[in-house]
Amino acid sequence: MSWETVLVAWTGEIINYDARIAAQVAAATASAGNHAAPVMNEFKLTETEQTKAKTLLEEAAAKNGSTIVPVFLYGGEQGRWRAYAEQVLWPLLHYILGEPSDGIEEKKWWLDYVKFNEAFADKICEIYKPGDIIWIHDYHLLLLPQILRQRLPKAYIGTFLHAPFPSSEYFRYLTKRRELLEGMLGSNMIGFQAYSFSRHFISACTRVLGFESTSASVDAFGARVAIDVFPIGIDAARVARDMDTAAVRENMVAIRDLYPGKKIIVGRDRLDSVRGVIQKLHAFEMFCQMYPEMVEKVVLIQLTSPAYAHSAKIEKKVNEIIAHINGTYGMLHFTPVQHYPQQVARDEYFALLRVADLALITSVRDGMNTTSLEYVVCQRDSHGPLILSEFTGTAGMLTDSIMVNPWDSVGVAKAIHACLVMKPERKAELEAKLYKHVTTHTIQAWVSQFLSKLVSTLASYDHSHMTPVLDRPLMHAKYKSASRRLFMFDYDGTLAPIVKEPSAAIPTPRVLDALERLASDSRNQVWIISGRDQAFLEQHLGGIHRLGLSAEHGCFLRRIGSDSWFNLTETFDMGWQKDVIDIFQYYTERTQGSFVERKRAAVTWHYRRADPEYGAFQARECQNHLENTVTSKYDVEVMTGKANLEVRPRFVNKGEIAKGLVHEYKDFDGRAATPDFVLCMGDDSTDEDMFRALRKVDALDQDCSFTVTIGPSSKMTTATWHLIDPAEVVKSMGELVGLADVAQEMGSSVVHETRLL
Ligand SMILES: O=P(O)(O)OC[C@H]1O[C@@H](O)[C@H](O)[C@@H](O)[C@@H]1O
Repeated sequence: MSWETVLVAWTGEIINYDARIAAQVAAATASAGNHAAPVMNEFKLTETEQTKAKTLLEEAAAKNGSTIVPVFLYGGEQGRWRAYAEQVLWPLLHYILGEPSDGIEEKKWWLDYVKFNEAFADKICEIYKPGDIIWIHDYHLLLLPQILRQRLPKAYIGTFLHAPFPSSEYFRYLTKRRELLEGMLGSNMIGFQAYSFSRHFISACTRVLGFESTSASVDAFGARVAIDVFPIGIDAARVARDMDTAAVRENMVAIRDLYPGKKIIVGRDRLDSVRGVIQKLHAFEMFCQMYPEMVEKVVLIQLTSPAYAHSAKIEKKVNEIIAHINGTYGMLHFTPVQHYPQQVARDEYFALLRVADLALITSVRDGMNTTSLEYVVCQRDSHGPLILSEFTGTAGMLTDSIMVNPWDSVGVAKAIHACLVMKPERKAELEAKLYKHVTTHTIQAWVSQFLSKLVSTLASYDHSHMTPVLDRPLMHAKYKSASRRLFMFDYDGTLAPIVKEPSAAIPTPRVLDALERLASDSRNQVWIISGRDQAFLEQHLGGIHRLGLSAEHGCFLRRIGSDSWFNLTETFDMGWQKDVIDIFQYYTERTQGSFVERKRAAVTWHYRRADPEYGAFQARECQNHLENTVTSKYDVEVMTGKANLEVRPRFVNKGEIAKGLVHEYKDFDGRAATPDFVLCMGDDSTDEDMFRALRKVDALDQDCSFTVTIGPSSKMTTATWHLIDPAEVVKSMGELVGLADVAQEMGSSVVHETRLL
C-alpha cells in the first residue's frame, strides 16, 4: 500500500533571525527522520519570513517525495519547548529520578509542554482530511492523541513511543502521570519497541487510571485502545550502500594501519547515564585484569557524542576510568582505550564498524540501539560478533547476539574474551542469523507493519461487535407512548460507581430523586435487581415509595408497595457456605487487601483493594478451586463480578428474576399484561443473565425492550445498547422524568472514584 506522506514537525530551535537557516535546520531534521525536534525562537518570524522558510522546507521535502508542514513556535528562551520532555519525561522513562524540588519550574515546563502539543494539534487540524491516518511519534507529544481525539473524534490515530516505558512503579512518580496516560489513550493504537514496555504501559493504565485491560488493549473512555509491539529497524539497504564506498574503504585501510595485529572492539554511545559507557569501561578493565595475555592484542575504540542534557559528571568519570585503564595497562607504544568524544564523519564511522572484530553495547536502558543494527550490516563479510546489553529495547530482536548484563563486569569481561577467541564458523553462523533479521526487519518493514496493524485494528473495530450507544431520543419516544413500563436497574457499577470500599457506594441525591420520580408514575414498575443484601438496599433505597427490591441476585424480594421480604432460598440447604468461606479465607490470607463479605445467602470475596494483577490472578485460582470442589458437591454457582467472586444458589439468578417480573407483570388495574416498555441496565456478568433472559421472552416487543450495558462499546455483551458510566445512566433516567442536567454533579466524582480502583 502506498501513502501520501505529510510530515508535521517542529522546526527545532531557530537559532537566529535568518529564516533560511531555520528552514535548513528543519529540513535536515525532518529528512533525518528525527521526530524529537521541537524548538522555539525568541524572535517571531514575519509572515514573509515564514513563507520563505516554508518554501525552503517544501523544496527540501519534495526531494525525498514528502511534504513537510512546519510547526513554528515563538516566545521566550528557546529551550523551554523541550524542557518538560527532556528534563522530566526522558529521565523518568529511562528509570532516572530527578532531585526533589518545589515543582515550580516543572510546572512552567509542563505548561509549555501542553502548548507545544496544542500547537501540533492546531497544525494537524488545519490540514486534516477525513480518512487520514495520524501517526504520532515519541515522548514530546504524549498529550497530542487526546487533544486530537477531542477535536477530531473520528480520526485514526496511532502513537509510537521510541523510548522505553518504565514499570508502573516508576511511572507513578510523575505528578502528571494521569494526564500523560490519558493523553496517550486518545490513540486507536499505541506501539512500543519491546514487549516489556507495552506490559508496563498496560499495567500503568490499570493501576494509575483504574482502566480495564487485556494483554493487548486498554479500555479507555468507551473505546478500546490496541497495544502492540513493533521493534524498529534501520534502512539496511542504505547502510549496505553507504558502507561500501571508496571513501569507507580508504578509511578502513587507515584504521587498520593504526592498529596493526590488534583486535578492535568498537563502541559508539551518547555520553549520558543510560548508555552504559562507564559500565563498559569497568568491564573492559576487568577483561584486562582477567586476561593479561590478551591486553596488548586488543584495543577498545570508543566514540561518544554529547548527551541531550550534558552531563559533566559522567564525562569526568569516563575520562578518569580511561586514564586509569591506559595508565595501568598501556605502554609507551600502546594505548588500550582510544576515546573519541566527537561526532565522526559517516565514512569513518562505517569504516570503523567494518574493521571491528567485536561491537560492545552496554546500555543500562534504551528504547533501541541503532549502532548494533548498523554494525550487523557492516559485518556482512567479516562476521564480528555483537555483545548486547539485555536492557536495550533491541535485545528482544537480536537474539543471536551475545547478551550481557552490563552491571556484571566479570560476565561482560568473559563475554568479550569468548567473542575474541570464537571459532570463525560460529561467528559466521551468528552473523548470518543477525544479518537476516536486520535486513528483513527494516525501517520500511516497520512502517508498513505499524500501518497495516493500525488499519486492521480500525477495520476490525468498525465491523465487529461494537455495541451502539443508547439511542436516548428513541428510548424517550417509546417511553412516552407506553403505558405498562418495567424498569430493572442493577446497583453497583450502574447506579453507583465501583469504589474501593463497597459500603461507600451510596446513592447520590440525584439518583434517589430520579428513582423516586420514576417510581411515583403509576404506569411504571421500578426494580433494583442487585447482588447487595437486604440490609444495604433497605437502608439506602428502602425509603422510596413503590420501588421493588431484589437482593443477593434474587434470593430475596421486596415487592412493589410491600414492606416485607420474601426469601426464595428458605428451604435451600446452606451447608455450602462454610466450605466456600473456608476457601475464600484461604485466599484472603494470601492476597493482601482482599476481604470476604458474608450475606444471608450469597458470599462474596472482594479483591478491589488488592494489587489489581495479583488479585485477578488469585481470583482465577480461587475460582478453579471452588469449581473443582464446592460446585461439584452443591447446587451453587460461582460468578465473576467487578474485582470480586461470588457464590450463590444456582436456581436463583438475575435472569430468572427478570423473566419472572415480565411474566408476572400486572397493569395499573391489576390485570395480567405484557409490558410495552422495558428498560434493563447493568454492568457485569450477572446482569448479562437479565439481558439474555429478556431477549428470550417471546411476548415482549423487542423494539420496546432496551437492554443497556454500562461500559465501553467494545465490551462483550448481549445487551443491545451501552452507556459509558453511572453518570450517563442517571442522565438518561433524568431525561425520562423531565430532569435536565441531572448528571452534572455526578460526573467528576464518578470518573475520579472509578479510577481510584
Ligand atoms: O449486582 P450489583 O448491584 O452490581 O452488586 C454486585 C456486588 O457488588 C459489590 O460491591 C457488593 O459488595 C456485593 O455484595 C454485590 O453482590
